[in-house]
Amino acid sequence: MSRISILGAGAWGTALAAAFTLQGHTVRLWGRSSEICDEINRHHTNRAYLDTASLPEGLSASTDMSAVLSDAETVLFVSPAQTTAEIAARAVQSLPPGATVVACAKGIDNQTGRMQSELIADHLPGHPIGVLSGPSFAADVVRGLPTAVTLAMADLDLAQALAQSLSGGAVRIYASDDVIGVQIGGSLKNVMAIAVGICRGGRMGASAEAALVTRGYAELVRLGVAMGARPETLMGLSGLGDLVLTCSSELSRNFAYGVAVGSGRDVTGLKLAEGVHTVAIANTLAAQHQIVCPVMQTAGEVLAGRMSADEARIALMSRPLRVED
Ligand SMILES: NC(=O)C1=CN([C@@H]2O[C@H](COP(=O)(O)OP(=O)(O)OC[C@H]3O[C@@H](n4cnc5c(N)ncnc54)[C@H](O)[C@@H]3O)[C@@H](O)[C@H]2O)C=CC1
Ligand SMILES: O=C(CO)COP(=O)(O)O
Repeated sequence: MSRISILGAGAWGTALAAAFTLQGHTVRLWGRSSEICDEINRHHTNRAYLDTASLPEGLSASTDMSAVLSDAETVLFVSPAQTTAEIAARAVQSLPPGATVVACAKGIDNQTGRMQSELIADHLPGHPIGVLSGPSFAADVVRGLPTAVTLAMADLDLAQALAQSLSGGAVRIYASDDVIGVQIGGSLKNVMAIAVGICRGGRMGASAEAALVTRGYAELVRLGVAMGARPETLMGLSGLGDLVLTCSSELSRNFAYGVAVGSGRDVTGLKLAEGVHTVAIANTLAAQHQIVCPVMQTAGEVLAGRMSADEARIALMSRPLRVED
């Protein structure tokens, strides 16, 4: 059993902390809000993010990052993707030498185009770095429902050892050494889920949703491979697996965001939808790699307010006919 520190006391950080505590690890959770940390410590709930789900009593939370990190063997970064660089810069003072760092956010830095593992490596050189991704709703994990995800590290032996150590209870972790591939799937599926949500919100029909998932997946694979992912990784849990989950359930915040946009509802105050923050940089990267991504491109236009859902439907349906690939 190991000492695990988790940075980010939102839905996913808290759910992972609960699962690992129940497995017998010593888990410390860092959050910005003293109210939420108090609630976790005293009432064993985190109602703002996880409704009434009960958390194990052994889980402790604190706003003191250096105390949380002091003797950590494994540190999970679980704040929104656009805040990872800022949190890594803060963690540098307190991270114990040799601690393994695992990026759990799903998104591409929209200023630099860097992946989560690259942002962490920039700030915390010399630490072994992993990425954890795959189909996994926090609401499922915190309730102990079966979940399978992928942990990638450049060194497959290290990935296998960590996956073995963190698996247990209802969480099953597969190992991989495709660090880029595992992150591309998690980042781009959020954009596709928004696109499919827009389609649902615009009542365009189940056939259109299936077409968008499939053509969106083709884009995810083309761009992923151009950026260094292995195709088989994109067919796995962190690619196709997460795309299927996120594009088919209104429990997904990205999908729900798309539904709101497609049905003309106000999106103010909706929960975190990482695809909103990744879509523009993903389209920039696609252009740099000369990869044609009409679904992502059109989703970007709708989210930027330059196109309505109906105009997006017409634009996609009137593209020149071509061979399917
Ligand atoms: N919720 C889920 O089911 C899953 C989420 N993820 C990923 O995990 C990442 C985090 O997502 P959630 O925990 O669900 O989000 P959330 O919105 O539930 O929680 C985000 C947490 O980060 C904190 N935060 C926001 N800005 C911050 C900043 N500048 N500095 C420090 N903390 C900050 C918030 O206070 C909150 O505690 C996302 O990239 C998401 O895609 C991955 C798998 C499952
Ligand atoms: O990444 C997730 C499931 O694997 C969570 O999806 P949402 O962020 O869309 O809720």
